[in-house]
Amino acid sequence: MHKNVPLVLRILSSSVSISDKAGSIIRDIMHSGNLNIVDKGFNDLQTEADRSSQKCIVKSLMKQFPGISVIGEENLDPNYDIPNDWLVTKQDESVLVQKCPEEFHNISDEDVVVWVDPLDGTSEFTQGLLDHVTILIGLSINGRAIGGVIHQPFFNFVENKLTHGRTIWGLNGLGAFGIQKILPPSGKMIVTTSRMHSNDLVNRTVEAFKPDYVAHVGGAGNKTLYVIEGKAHAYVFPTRGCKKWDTCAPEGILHSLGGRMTDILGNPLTYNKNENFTHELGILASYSADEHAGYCQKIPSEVRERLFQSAKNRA
Ligand SMILES: O=P(O)(O)O[C@H]1[C@H](O)[C@@H](O)[C@H](OP(=O)(O)O)[C@@H](O)[C@H]1O
Ligand SMILES: [Mg+2]
Ligand SMILES: [Mg+2]
Ligand SMILES: [Mg+2]
Repeated sequence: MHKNVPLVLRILSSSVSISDKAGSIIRDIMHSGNLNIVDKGFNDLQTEADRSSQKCIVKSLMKQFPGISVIGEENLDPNYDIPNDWLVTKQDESVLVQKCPEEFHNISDEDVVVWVDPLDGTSEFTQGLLDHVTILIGLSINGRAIGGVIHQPFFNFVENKLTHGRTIWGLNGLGAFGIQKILPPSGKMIVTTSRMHSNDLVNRTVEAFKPDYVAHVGGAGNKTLYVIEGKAHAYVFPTRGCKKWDTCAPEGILHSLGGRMTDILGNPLTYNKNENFTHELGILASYSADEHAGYCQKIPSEVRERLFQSAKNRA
């Protein structure tokens, strides 16, 4: 089906449909109240919603694209079954009809790694901060994020009212769909950063931006949406913690909208499956690629030094 459509568009088209189903699974589990929370260690929670969403996403992608690599955040026993209606085979026509950029015409299965964060913002989800929650399905080609899907299961959520959330997707060279880019207010500096993991390094770095306002919110996907929708000029996270599944889809979509995401020092993030999944040198995302270099210069030298040192000690 749709075999003449380039692989990249077929994967994105399936991911849009799959994320919608995963979002309804997350809402159902939230309504059931049975989160069955597991602490993976160091206050790193996992709920039934994380696990079920990942099962739906990974099984559906592997069914349709058995030759690609799919890496999910949650470490699940591979021999799980899922209800029939969790296996999504539908593709979103609005994606299939798009004109695929030339550079992605001849991509083969081996070039592709899909990075899945089945529920980003788990801590916030358990605390009822539902608008921080996103599902992230990131598409990387030969180690580079090129696009993906961000689904917000609780977008415009009203208790006991039917909601389908919001699905955003993007592809470098084509643009992004389901969201309007909004520029942040000129003459001000708004920074978004961690809600949960503040420390001296984070605070000193954020202060170096001389912000008029700091938005402390959860979710790597959610913070990237803050940048895209003009609620922040930059997303600044100068410490390790984010993983490839946290950033692949946000980076792919942000880049498709003229923004930029790198590590805190301005180096490109990479997405090869055989390398460290953690971004040891933090995250810096800007609403405009033109502003990005200037934001990198704001990082205090002692913060750079400490980051380098800690990454080297772990290597
Ligand atoms: O998918 P989860 O585990 O909710 O993803 C986490 C990130 O791994 C973590 O880095 C983020 O921390 P900050 O809030 O400090 O940026 C967290 O919000 C979630 O995105
Ligand atoms: Mg997690
Ligand atoms: Mg995450
Ligand atoms: Mg997660």
